[in-house]
Amino acid sequence: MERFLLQEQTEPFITFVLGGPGSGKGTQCAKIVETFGFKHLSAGDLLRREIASKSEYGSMILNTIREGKIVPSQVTVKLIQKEMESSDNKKFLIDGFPRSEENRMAFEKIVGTEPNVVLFFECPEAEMVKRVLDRNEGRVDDNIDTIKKRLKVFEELNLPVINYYSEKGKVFKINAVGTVDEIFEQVLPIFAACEAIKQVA
Ligand SMILES: Nc1ncnc2c1ncn2[C@@H]1O[C@H](COP(=O)(O)OP(=O)(O)OP(=O)(O)O)[C@@H](O)[C@H]1O
Ligand SMILES: Nc1ccn([C@@H]2O[C@H](COP(=O)(O)O)[C@@H](O)[C@H]2O)c(=O)n1
Repeated sequence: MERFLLQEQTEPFITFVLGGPGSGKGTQCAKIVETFGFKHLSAGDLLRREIASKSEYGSMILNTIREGKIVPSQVTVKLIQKEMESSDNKKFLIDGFPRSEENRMAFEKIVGTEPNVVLFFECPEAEMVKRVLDRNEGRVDDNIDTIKKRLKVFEELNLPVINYYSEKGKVFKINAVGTVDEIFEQVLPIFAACEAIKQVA
């Protein structure tokens, strides 16, 4: 018992990974996981998993994704929270979240914490459109009509979140044009220089 009482409590280390559709968030997350051992939680993947498992929210989520809109925050935050609570790894890369101020406030209220770091992959629209159309993974939202809607939602709802965290000095802006390795070279020093992540299990 005493052994547990004496153990140091460490807070999770949370990184939000933001950027427009096709800006390369998921690709860079895979490299961050490989190098720094984070647990990767993609909000989009968690929502697609709900659709595949035919959960009570499955059809609502599918319709929302088809329209390029944002799923109600309560649903997405609960999925993220469940994954965080069941993970032994407390270094989280939360990819594609928060997508709106409503998402951000729901996370802060339900999970009760803020991110340590926010990565923002900045990419020109034409490049994002090209990457999404070339992705070829059979996603219901990788078509030109839905991409236009997703880009609009990104500008109107996601940029305010980036501005909010910029004002708090938490945002690292990354030029997302170039090869995957060139982009990762900008990401690497952010975590390599971060002492806090070395304290977290
Ligand atoms: N630097 C790059 N140059 C060219 N293509 C890239 C680059 N990075 C990723 N891609 C490709 O672009 C597509 C989109 O990348 P990725 O899925 O990582 O983006 P994303 O930001 O996670 O997208 P979404 O938000 O739509 O899920 C993929 O097919 C990926 O292989
Ligand atoms: N916080 C979020 C994240 C995603 N969505 C919905 O999923 C779609 C795909 O997301 P990707 O990150 O995989 O591109 C997205 O367009 C939204 O419809 C969401 O609602 N909330």
